[in-house]
Amino acid sequence: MTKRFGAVRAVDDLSLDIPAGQTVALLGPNGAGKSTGIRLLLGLLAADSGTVRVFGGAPETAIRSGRLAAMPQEGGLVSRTTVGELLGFVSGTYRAPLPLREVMAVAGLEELAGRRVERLSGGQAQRLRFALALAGDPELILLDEPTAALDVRARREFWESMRAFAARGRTVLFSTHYLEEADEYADRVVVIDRGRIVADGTSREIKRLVSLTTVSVTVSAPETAWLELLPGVTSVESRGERAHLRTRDADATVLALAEAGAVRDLEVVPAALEDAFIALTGADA
Ligand SMILES: Nc1ncnc2c1ncn2[C@@H]1O[C@H](COP(=O)(O)OP(=O)(O)OP(=O)(O)O)[C@@H](O)[C@H]1O
Repeated sequence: MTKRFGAVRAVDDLSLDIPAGQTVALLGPNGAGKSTGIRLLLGLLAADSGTVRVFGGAPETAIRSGRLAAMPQEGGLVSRTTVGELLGFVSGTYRAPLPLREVMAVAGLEELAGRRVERLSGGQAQRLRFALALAGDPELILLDEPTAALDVRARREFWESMRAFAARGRTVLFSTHYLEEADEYADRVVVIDRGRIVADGTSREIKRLVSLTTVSVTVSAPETAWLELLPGVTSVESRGERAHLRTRDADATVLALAEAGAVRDLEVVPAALEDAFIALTGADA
């Protein structure tokens, strides 16, 4: 599907199939098109071309039946009620809600049922928004940068809730520009940049795709030019006796080093997802 805003192609011929049960991270720098993509999936925006199907139908139908839910980034909470009252009210509007006790447990709100909404911390409020999205027992949930405003601890607690939900066999799509979040919490990482998918796979595959593994060895001879000729090696950096080889095929490089009898203090460090991300999008994340 494609969505333009004036001259900007916010989403550019993007095609994504999400099987049930997957946790997918939509990873991309600012302005990559993540929010636009999610709003298209929710039917909040109409695509200029292409179609969105959720469970074989229009997003509106999936939302009305409670099978699709989303969590707002902010707002959406009524004050002067308690957590329990608000959840109870929202739950009552669904035909087949998730039992309240389960909603509370998944979102980690058991201790806060009697707390007034306006007294919640940022992290607790975000877990309440998550709980509200869970109330109708959706099969698919869309989270647009759910942890954007949270500190490290609240972020971890939020992801624990998300995991508890995913563990019920549910499907989750979340957007983030936190590389570690995509790495740690998603089964699949879809990297988007300027509205297009630039990579799609497990975080392991994405790291391998840009193959930035570094193989380091101690070399006694000052001459290191031969290292550049080893299989897989793209560049060599020498610091004193230490040579750092960037390679797209660590296995082949290490094997060749071994054949040359040059394996001393061997160290193999795979690329961080951050490096992969920068290499893929050219973004300074
Ligand atoms: N309502 C709008 N009117 C005009 N341009 C828009 C509108 N919404 C988004 N855009 C533009 O579309 C592009 C994609 O924006 P989008 O918000 O989808 O990106 P994003 O990946 O969610 O970014 P962020 O991480 O900053 O939230 C950007 O260039 C943005 O300026």
